[in-house]
Amino acid sequence: MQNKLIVVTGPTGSGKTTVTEYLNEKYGIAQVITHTTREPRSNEQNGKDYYFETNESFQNNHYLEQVEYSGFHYGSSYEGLRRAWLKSPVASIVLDTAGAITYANKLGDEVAIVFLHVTNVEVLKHRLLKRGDNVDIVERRLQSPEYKRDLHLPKQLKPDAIEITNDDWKMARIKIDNLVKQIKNEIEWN
Ligand SMILES: Nc1ncnc2c1ncn2[C@@H]1O[C@H](COP(=O)(O)OP(=O)(O)OP(=O)(O)O)[C@@H](O)[C@H]1O
Ligand SMILES: Nc1nc2c(ncn2[C@@H]2O[C@H](COP(=O)(O)O)[C@@H](O)[C@H]2O)c(=O)[nH]1
Repeated sequence: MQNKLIVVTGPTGSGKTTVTEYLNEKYGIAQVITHTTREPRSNEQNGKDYYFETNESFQNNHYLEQVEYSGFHYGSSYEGLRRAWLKSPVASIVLDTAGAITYANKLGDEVAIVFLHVTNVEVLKHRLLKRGDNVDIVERRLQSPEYKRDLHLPKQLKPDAIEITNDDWKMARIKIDNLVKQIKNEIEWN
């Protein structure tokens, strides 16, 4: 049996984490935990949502890729991917679009790219505030070049990415279920 990695990308607030949590709860698809230097949100736990790092400790890992997003470091390690694949042959990871391009280039057919977006981008800010994000941090994020870049599917990912509009979770979930069905057939995983 092959391994597969579902890379979930798209703008902040589009529902990437929601998708990976759903994949984990419904299908037992393990999540790759990545590293960041940003502060944890009130409901986030170290080692579950992220490995929360200082600027110094961030340097101690072996990254498959790393980026800067709205002033903080984020990185995903080879070890994290291996750990997830040991738990289940299909794993998922949440990445910005720069990271998604790196994974597509490095892992080729082993990845399935999902690009989430919404019809009205104003919705994203409301979702972040409703999630409980700090107002100043949200404003800073919405002004960042990374936010603006991630609103659009990069041309490098266009041929292979599955675009899902997440205006309505029930509709988006149907598309996610179809993708899992397709992957199960492809790698003969039940
Ligand atoms: N279809 C939807 N309708 C309404 N709210 C949604 C929908 N999908 C996700 N949400 C909510 O929007 C908020 C942002 O979702 P989530 O944290 O999954 O986004 P994200 O893309 O991972 O964001 P970030 O990149 O900032 O981490 C969450 O509170 C989530 O419950
Ligand atoms: N390229 C990478 N992007 C990552 C990684 N971990 C998370 N992310 C993305 O960063 C932004 C901000 O995340 P947040 O949790 O602070 O809202 C978001 O787009 C994530 O998808 C990573 O290791 N590499």
